[in-house]
Amino acid sequence: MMKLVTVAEMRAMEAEANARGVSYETMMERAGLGVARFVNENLYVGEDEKIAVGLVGSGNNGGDALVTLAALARMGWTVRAYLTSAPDRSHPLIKRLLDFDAELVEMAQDAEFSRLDGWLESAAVILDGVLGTGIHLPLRPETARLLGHVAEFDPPGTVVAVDCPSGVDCESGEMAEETIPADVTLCMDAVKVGLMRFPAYAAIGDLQVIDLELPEDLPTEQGLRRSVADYDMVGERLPVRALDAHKGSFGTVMAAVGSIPYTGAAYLAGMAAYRVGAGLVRMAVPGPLHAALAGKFPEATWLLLPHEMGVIAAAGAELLLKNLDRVTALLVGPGLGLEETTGEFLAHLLTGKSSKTARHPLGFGSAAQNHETAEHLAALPPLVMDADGLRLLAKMENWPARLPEGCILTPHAGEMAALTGLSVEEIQAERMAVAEKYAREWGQVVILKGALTVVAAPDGRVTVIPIATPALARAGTGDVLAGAAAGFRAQGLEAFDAAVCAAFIHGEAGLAASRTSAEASVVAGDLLPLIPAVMSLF
Ligand SMILES: NC(=O)C1=CN([C@@H]2O[C@H](COP(=O)(O)OP(=O)(O)OC[C@H]3O[C@@H](n4cnc5c(N)ncnc54)[C@H](O)[C@@H]3O)[C@@H](O)[C@H]2O)[C@@H](O)CC1
Ligand SMILES: [K+]
Repeated sequence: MMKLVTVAEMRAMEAEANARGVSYETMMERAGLGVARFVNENLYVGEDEKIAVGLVGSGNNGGDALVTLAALARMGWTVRAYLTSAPDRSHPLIKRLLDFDAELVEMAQDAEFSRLDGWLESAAVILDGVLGTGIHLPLRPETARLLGHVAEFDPPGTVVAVDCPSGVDCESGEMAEETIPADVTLCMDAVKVGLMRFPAYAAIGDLQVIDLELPEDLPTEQGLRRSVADYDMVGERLPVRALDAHKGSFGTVMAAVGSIPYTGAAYLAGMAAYRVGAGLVRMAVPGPLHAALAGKFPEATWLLLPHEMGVIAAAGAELLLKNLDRVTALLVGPGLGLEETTGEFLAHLLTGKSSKTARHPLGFGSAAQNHETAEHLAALPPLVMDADGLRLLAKMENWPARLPEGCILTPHAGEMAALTGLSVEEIQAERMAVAEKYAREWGQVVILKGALTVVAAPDGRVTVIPIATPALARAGTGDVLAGAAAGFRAQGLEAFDAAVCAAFIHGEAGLAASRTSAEASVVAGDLLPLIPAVMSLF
């Protein structure tokens, strides 16, 4: 798991660490050494190709780059420093480099960038250490000229951004157009929030965190609730599969899904639940879907619900409620459609009463009725609500009070808009904050889908899935995600963990699909056989 912090939180942690005896100098030494180790161990180059060029700014980000260069020199690299301001030859970091016979060039002495171009041509690694968290956009003209030149030169070596690509605002995610796109960004101690926003995200390349070994009990660190998901974080949360397991060990998903217009959604969701390890998937679908899907999906069992014109009808709720005995997660939503009768089905499912018998099916009832409803809700299996299920829910008066605890809601920005009344633009501008706020307010886990999916829990935990690929921007991928979330929930994971595992594995499957075929050709069904491939990497 990678910590995700605001710039102010990072500064506070550094100040607290400094007060606890880990000086700023020590932090910079650890930062630079960490970058050098990463480069030396992970970027494979021949002995005679070990040449690193550092672009060095005048602040602490540049300091990190100078420490890195000296450490690489000690590891046998030829190192060259290109400085944005005149080097102070008495500065300990500069002296250290000169002791290694490093070449130093100051930008002002290289008017046409001719020295720099020669260096860039031969460098295996380019360290981007011009600007870090201390930036205030817009860039100064001379800095913009340097960065823009290197970006346009597009050097053949690996571009390693120190803490962040220079030109990125680590808080807002804004980015100067001259920013050099990185192949890898090595964040000091924690990922800064701006890097998990667009446009900055597009420039960071692979993401790694350098451990500055700060004391673990720093007050600011104790309060951190945000993170970026990675294989370690997900691997620690995946269900354990005992050797003597039987199908009951991995739970049962009941999937109330599908309609004739959205037959495939039912299959995609149900199969995804199996692919992430659910023991049994029961498909509660409008009757006609059985004929269409049974041959394609022999692993499922079927509960045929009454339907009206191919959509689940209100009367389906009673039948579904009678069949929830061993169900350990209930998925509601993919492909349901928005017909009134399906809305009544959902209301009956959540209240235990049909609209014919309930006096206030969608509004407030008496205290006794409310008590009954609360008991009914508490008896429902853990719920995953997706897609049309969310849109139908949004139409119900006071809907947040109508859900049991421990639900996972999986809206994309449009569905989130229907649930919150915010505009899609407002949601997209503040995805993390919006998911965080409403997860708390509703008391449910929210997966805000989209590029850089955000998972938020009512207790304030927020995890960003650091994946954005057009391969996932296709019809049906959301059904796969919802099915995966239900599959993990059914295996007993708590709602937040199930949501993080599902969103991460779904995203990685999307990346895997776009590696093996043209991105434009990836369809949702392609994700299903790739889930096992991704799961095998843990
Ligand atoms: N604070 C600390 O003790 C630590 C900081 N670390 C590093 O220090 C960085 C932050 O250092 P600083 O706070 O010195 O800031 P930076 O090094 O990010 O930037 C400050 C420099 O950028 C210049 N600058 C600011 N805005 C500019 C603009 N629009 N155009 C051109 N130049 C501009 C300033 O004049 C100053 O020289 C982090 O990103 C990280 O790399 C690490 O060494 C770990 C410890
Ligand atoms: K940088």
